[in-house]
Amino acid sequence: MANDNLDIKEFHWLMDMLQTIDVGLVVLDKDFKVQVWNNFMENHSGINPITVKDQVLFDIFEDIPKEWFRQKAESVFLLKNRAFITWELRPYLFKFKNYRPITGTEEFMYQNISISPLASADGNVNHICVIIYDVTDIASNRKALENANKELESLSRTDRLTLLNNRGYWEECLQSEYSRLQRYDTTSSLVMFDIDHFKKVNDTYGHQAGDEVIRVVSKLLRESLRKTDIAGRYGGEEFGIILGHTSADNAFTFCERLRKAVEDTTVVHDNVEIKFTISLGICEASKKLADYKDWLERTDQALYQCKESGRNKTIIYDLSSL
Ligand SMILES: Nc1nc2c(ncn2[C@@H]2O[C@H](COP(=O)(O)OP(=O)(O)OP(=O)(O)O)[C@@H](O)[C@H]2O)c(=O)[nH]1
Repeated sequence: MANDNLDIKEFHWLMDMLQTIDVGLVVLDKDFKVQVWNNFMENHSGINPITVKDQVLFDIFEDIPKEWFRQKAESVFLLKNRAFITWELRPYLFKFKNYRPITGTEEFMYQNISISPLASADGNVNHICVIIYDVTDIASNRKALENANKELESLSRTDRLTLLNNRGYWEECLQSEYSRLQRYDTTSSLVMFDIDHFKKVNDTYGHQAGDEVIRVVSKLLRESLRKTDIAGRYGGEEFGIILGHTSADNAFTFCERLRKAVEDTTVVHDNVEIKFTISLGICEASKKLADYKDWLERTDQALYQCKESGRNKTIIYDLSSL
């Protein structure tokens, strides 16, 4: 008798603990009808255990993807093994609002879920226990870290002054574009351009004014790019642009538009008006080129021809000479 009392008392303790534990506990039968719904579930869903008892889970929570959850649960019933669903796979099972003070920026509670078989005395599994862990803090920290890493990666590829790709990354892109062109029957054009007499800008107006000119040219360049174009700062005042799927003639139109936009621009620095121009060289990709460096070299030669013949112009490299 004394032992029986102890058993009943311990059973109540157990029930108390399950009710107040800081994880969600839900017991479902084979028809997905709710049998147990602890305090955690009541507090976060706003639905009390009496209302939910014997209701089919999917009727109360229409957001739960029925077939997907059914499949997961069926395997637990059948194989009598536990199943896990991490927040990375599916952010949540129950769409609960997030009230955590530290991770208040997250709208919903991220959840890890485990589904365990509950065997009856006869050994059959007619019920499953779904445990819901609130992992919003972990998910939020992980997401913040991932965002920081992405930011760092982008910073390591970006030139600070111009916000264009830096030389290292841009050259990598050029190399991949060149390899891509070897495999596919398509063409691309490479453009190299630089600011004319830039040394004079620096010498006359100062380095700060020179920087401002570089910034303005880069902005004009960024504004004229398509999504598939890849521009980079190659050197001090030299820039490179990979124009994917573009013939030399079309690249010429692009270059002339940019050249005129620069020509029409005035930079005002310390109340002084500064005018400047750019020269642009183009080389269309060709099987005659040895490698990506050769492509770069030929484009640079076209740019050099501009410099030789008066600047403020665009010249296409003559591939027929190869
Ligand atoms: N302000 C500023 N100047 C730079 C930067 N990088 C390189 N320069 C300067 O750019 C100038 C480039 O001069 P040059 O290579 O002689 O070319 P240029 O004067 O433009 O002459 P052409 O290209 O022949 O028209 C040098 O004076 C460099 O010091 C930079 O980031 N900011």
